[in-house]
Amino acid sequence: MHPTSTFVPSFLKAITDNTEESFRSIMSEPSPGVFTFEMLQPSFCELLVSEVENFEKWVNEAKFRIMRPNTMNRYGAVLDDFGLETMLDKMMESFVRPISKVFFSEVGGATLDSHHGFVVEYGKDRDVDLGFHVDDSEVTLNVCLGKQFLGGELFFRGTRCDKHVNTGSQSEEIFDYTHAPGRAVLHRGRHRHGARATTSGHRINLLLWCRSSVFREMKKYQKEFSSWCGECLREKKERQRASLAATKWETLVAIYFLTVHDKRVAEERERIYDMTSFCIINAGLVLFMLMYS
Ligand SMILES: O=C(O)CCC(=O)C(=O)O
Ligand SMILES: [Fe+2]
Repeated sequence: MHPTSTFVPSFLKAITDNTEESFRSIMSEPSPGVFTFEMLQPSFCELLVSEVENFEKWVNEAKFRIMRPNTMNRYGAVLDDFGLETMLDKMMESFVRPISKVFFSEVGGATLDSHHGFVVEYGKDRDVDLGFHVDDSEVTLNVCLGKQFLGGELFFRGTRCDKHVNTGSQSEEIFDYTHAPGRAVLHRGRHRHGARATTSGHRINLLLWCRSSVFREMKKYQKEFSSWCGECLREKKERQRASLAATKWETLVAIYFLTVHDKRVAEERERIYDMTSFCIINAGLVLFMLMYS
């Protein structure tokens, strides 16, 4: 991989500067946790597409059966299987990991150490759409390679852990993204998504599912994931709200009892004062009468 012929200059500069500001300067985050930016040179996209077409031609002629990218796509190919593994490893290590370290550290973004790289293809005689799913990855890079097409939007519905994968979405989690050749989308693998029908033309996208063995090991010992699961976070906030409300009630009850108690003490004190002054006055009167009778 030759960086200057693979990546657009703005992307290369941001990677060289390697700061959050430099990444943010080339990216937009149209929905929380979904980052999009210009990434691949048009000539590199064409080269990769023609390589995939060559591979498919060879597979068809040789009547080979090849591994499809995942359980959902019937078309496309695993790039690692035809010599691109080293190139994709480099892409993950030097280009995806520095960005993920900044934006996805809570899901092992800094420790991505393996990948599954493939292309998906949609259009006539190919897949039409892709159902709602989560990826087997910590961070997913999805770059459109072309060619010309209509439709094929990615729809996102919030990030979820295993336990909450089928829960509903909050309105702020609903987001649609329209692919454009050369442009990348970077998101957590657990960010639920799917692709709408490619209604005409031919769409080819490069997918790099990046994984972190460290994160996967640590995850086994954790019970809640409020740092990245939208539903764990919602439940945590709800628990905090309920406990705050309970504390407020307890405080109010305490104040009430203290006030009533104080009032009773004051009343009792007043009664004793009254009695004492009554006795003193009466005793004085009796003494007076005795003295002058
Ligand atoms: O078609 C797309 O752009 C999405 C593909 C995808 O989500 C996947 O292969 O995991
Ligand atoms: Fe996916």
